[in-house]
Amino acid sequence: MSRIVTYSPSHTLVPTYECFNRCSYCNFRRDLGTDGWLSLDKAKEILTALQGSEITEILILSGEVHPLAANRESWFRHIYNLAALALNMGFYPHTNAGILTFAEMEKLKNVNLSMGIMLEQMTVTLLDTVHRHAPSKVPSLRLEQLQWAGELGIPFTTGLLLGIGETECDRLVTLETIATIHQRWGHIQEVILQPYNPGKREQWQNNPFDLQKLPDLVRQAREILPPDIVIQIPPNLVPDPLFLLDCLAAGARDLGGIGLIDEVNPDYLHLHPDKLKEFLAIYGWELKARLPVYQ
Ligand SMILES: O=c1nc2n(C[C@H](O)[C@H](O)[C@H](O)CO)c3cc(O)ccc3cc-2c(=O)[nH]1
Ligand SMILES: C[C@H]1O[C@@H](n2cnc3c(N)ncnc32)[C@H](O)[C@@H]1O
Ligand code: MET
Ligand code: SF4
Repeated sequence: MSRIVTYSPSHTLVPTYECFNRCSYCNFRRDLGTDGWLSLDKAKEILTALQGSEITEILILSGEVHPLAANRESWFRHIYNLAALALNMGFYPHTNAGILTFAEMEKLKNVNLSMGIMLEQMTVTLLDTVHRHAPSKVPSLRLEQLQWAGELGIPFTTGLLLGIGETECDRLVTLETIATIHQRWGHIQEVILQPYNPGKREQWQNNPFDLQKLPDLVRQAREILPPDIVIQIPPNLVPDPLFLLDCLAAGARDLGGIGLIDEVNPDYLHLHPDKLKEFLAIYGWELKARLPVYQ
C-alpha cells in the first residue's frame, strides 16, 4: 500500500504588492505608490476563469499597510471583500495578510476557511539584520497572532523561514514555541518549513538554505510538534526531487498550495501536480488533493 502525501490545488490572489515593511529577502513587495489594488472586477474575472477547474483554494496573500495609516481601513475592507467574493463563487479562501488587529482577524474569520501567518523565526536579533525595516516581523507580535487565532478558533497555518540568519538552535526554539501554542488551543493545522531561496527582485541575494539540512530538520520538527500538526514542504523550493523524498521519509506529509505561480517565489516554478504525482508514485507515495481545512 502506498503512503499518502497531500497538496492543495490553489490559486493566489494578491490584493496589493505594496508593503510598508522591507524584509531583505522579499521578492514580492513593491514600494508604496508603485502598485495599485487588484480590483474586485478583475478578481471576479480571474475566479470565473477558474470555476470548473481543479482549483479549490484561493490563497489571499498581501503586502501590508501600516496599522495607523489613513488607508488601513479601506485596505482591510478590500481584503475582506476579495475573500467574500471567492467564498461566494464556491472557492475556499485562506488569507495571509500579515499582522492583523484582533477585530480584523475576527471579521476575516467569517469569510475564510483557514488563515495563516509565518512565524519566520522567534529570533529577535534578526530585527538588526533582515527584519531591520520590517516592524511586522517583531516575534512577539507574530506570536500574538497565533494566540488570537487560537482564541478565535481559526484553523491556522504557520511556519519557519529557513536560512535568514538564524542558528540551528533558533529553529528548535521556534518549533517549540509553535508546539506550546498548539497545546493550549489545538488550532495549528500545518507548519511550513520554507527554505529561503534568492530571487531576482530582492535586495539581499544571499545563499539559499542548505537543503542537505532539511530532512534532519523535518525529523526534529516531527519530534517537537504535536502529532496532529502536518509538516509542509513547498516542492518548488526543493528542486532536487531526491531531497523531497528524504523529507517525506523524515515525516513531511504535505506539499502546500500548488498553482501556476508561486507569488512569493516567482522564480521557482511548480511542477504540474500530475508530473509530481507520477514521480512520487514511483517511490510508493500517493499524491492526493486536499482542501484548506484538514478533515
Ligand atoms: O504556494 C504557496 N502557499 C503558501 N501558503 C499556503 C499553504 O501552502 C497552503 O496552501 C494553505 O495553508 C492551505 O492549507 C502559505 C500559507 C500561510 O498561511 C503562510 C504562508 C504561506 C506561504 C505560501 C507560499 O509561499 N506559497
Ligand atoms: C508569505 C511568506 O513567504 C515567505 N518568504 C518571503 N520571501 C521569501 C523567499 N525569498 N524565499 C522563501 N520564502 C519567502 C515568508 O515566510 C513570508 O511570511
Ligand atoms: N506580508 C505578509 C507576511 O510577510 C504576507 C505576504 S509575504 C510575501 O507575513
Ligand atoms: S515578506 Fe511580507 S511583510 Fe516582508 S516585505 Fe514581503 S510582503 Fe512585506
